[in-house]
Amino acid sequence: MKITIFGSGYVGLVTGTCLADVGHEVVCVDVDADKIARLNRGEVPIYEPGLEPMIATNMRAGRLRFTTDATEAVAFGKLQFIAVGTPADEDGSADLKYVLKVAETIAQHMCEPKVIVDKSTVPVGTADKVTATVRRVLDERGLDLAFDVCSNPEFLKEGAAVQDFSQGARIIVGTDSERVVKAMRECYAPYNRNHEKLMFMDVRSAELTKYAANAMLATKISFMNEISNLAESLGADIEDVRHGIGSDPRIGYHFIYPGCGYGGSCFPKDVQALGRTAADIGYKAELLSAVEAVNKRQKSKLFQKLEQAFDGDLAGKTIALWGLAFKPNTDDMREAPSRTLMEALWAAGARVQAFDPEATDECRRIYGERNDLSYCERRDDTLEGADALVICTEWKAFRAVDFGHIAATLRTPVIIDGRNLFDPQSVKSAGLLYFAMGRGDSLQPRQTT
Ligand SMILES: NC(=O)C1=CN([C@@H]2O[C@H](COP(=O)(O)OP(=O)(O)OC[C@H]3O[C@@H](n4cnc5c(N)ncnc54)[C@H](O)[C@@H]3O)[C@@H](O)[C@H]2O)C=CC1
Ligand SMILES: O=C(O)[C@H]1O[C@H](OP(=O)(O)OP(=O)(O)OC[C@H]2O[C@@H](n3ccc(=O)[nH]c3=O)[C@H](O)[C@@H]2O)[C@H](O)[C@@H](O)[C@@H]1O
Repeated sequence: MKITIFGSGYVGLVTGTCLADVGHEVVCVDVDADKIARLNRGEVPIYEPGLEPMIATNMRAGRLRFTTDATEAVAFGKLQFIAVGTPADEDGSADLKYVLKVAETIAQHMCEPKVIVDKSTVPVGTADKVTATVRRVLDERGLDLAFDVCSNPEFLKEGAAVQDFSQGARIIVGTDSERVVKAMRECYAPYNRNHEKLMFMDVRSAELTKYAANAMLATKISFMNEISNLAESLGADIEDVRHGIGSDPRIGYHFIYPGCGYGGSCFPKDVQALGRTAADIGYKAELLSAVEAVNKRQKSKLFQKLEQAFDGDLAGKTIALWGLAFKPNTDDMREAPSRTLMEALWAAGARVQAFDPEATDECRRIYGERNDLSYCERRDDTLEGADALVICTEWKAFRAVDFGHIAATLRTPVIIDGRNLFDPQSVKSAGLLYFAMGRGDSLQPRQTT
C-alpha cells in the first residue's frame, strides 16, 4: 500500500519506518529541510532503540523515502497520515495550527480521492475541523473530490517506540466510513495476524480515547506521588506500599512508580488540553487539575530535598546530576524533571555537573555552554568535586554503583534519588545520607522483624 506521513518526528518517523518494514511503500514528508537532509544521509535525528537500523534497511529496500516536497508526497499515498505536533497553546488547549496546515497542504495538492488519517493527539472535534479545511481549499480550487478524515491515535512510548508500534495492545480507528475501514484494515493487516487488534468506533470517541488513556496514566503517577509524599511524612516506605498495592490484580504493578514527576512531550500537555476541553463545555474537571498540581509540586521535590540537606544554602555548591532525559532510553528533554531542578539550582547559585547516556547533545542544544553547567563524558566524572549526587532518570547504567566510591569522592556524602533506585540500607552502610522519594525511613536504620 502507498502511504504518506506528514511529520517526521517521534511519531511520524516511527510510524513510517514500521509501516515500511512490514512491506508498505512509505514517503515521509517534513517542513524541516535540515531534518530531511539528515535522514536522507542516513542520520537519525532522535535516539530511539532499534530505529536506526530499521530506517537503513527500508531505505535500501526502496520502501522508505524522505522529502520536503509536499506535491510529490500528496500524490504518492492513498493514505495521508498527519503526525505533526500539537503543542499547548497559551491557554493550555492543543494548538492545531500544524495539523490544519497539513490539511490545507493535502487539499492544495490532491488530485484524486484520499483517506486522511489523523495520528496526532487532537481534541474531540478536530476531525470536523480538518474536514472543513480540506473542503474549503478544494472549493477554492473548484474541485469536487471525495475524501475521508479518520482518527487513528498513537499510543507508543518514547524509548520503546518501535516495539510499541509493532506490538501495540490495540489499534484505534475512529470513522463512520466503510472506505476507511477497508483502507485501515489493509494498512494494519500485518499487525493483526495474531488476534484482532483493530477497534473501530466513531471519530469523537477515538479522539477522546487518546486523551483518556494519557490522563489515566498521568493520574496513576500523581496518585502514587501523593501517597509517596504521605509515606515520607508518616515514616512509611512507598516502595513497600507500591509492592503491597500492586499485588492486587485490580491495581497491578505497571505504571505506579513514584518519582520526581512526569515529564515528556505528552502527559503535561495532554492533561492540560483535556482540562481545557472540559472548561470549554463548562465542566470543571477537578481530578485533572489535581493531577497537574501534584505533578508540578513533585517536580520541585528534588530541589527541596537538596535545600534540606544543605540547610537552605546551595550558593557555590556543585551538584552531580545523573540523567537529563525525561525518562530512560530517549534523548528527549521536553518537560524533564532535570530541567526544573537545574534551573532552580542555577537560580540559587549552584553549579551542575551532568551526565546522561543519550541526552547530552539535546541539553547543549537547549542550554548551550554555561559556566554553571558541565557536561561529563562518564557517569562517575560527575562526582569529582561535587557536594551531592542527584538522580533524575532511571537509566539502567545507574542501577549498579559502588557506594564506597561515591562516598569517597563526593565532598558531602549526600545522594538524592528521584527514582528510588537503591536499597536504603546499602547506601547508608557506605556512610552516605540517602534522600529518596517517599521513603520515610531512608535516613534511619531499617526495622527488620
Ligand atoms: N512523542 C510521543 O511519544 C508521542 C506523540 N504523540 C502525538 O503525536 C504528535 C506528534 O508528536 P511528535 O512526533 O512527538 O512531534 P515532533 O515535534 O517530534 O515532530 C513533529 C514533526 O512535524 C513536522 N511538521 C510540522 N509542520 C509540518 C508540516 N506542515 N508538514 C510536514 N511536517 C511538519 C515538524 O518539523 C516535526 O519534525 C503530537 O500530537 C503528539 O502529542 C502521540 C503518541 C506518542
Ligand atoms: O501520548 C504520548 O505521547 C505517549 O505518552 C506516554 O509516553 P511517554 O511520554 O513517551 O513516556 P512514559 O513512559 O509514559 O513516561 C512519561 C513520564 O512519566 C514518568 N513515569 C512513568 C511511569 C511511572 O510509573 N512513573 C513515572 O513517574 C516517566 O518518568 C516520564 O517522565 C504514554 O505512556 C504513551 O502511551 C503515549 O502514547
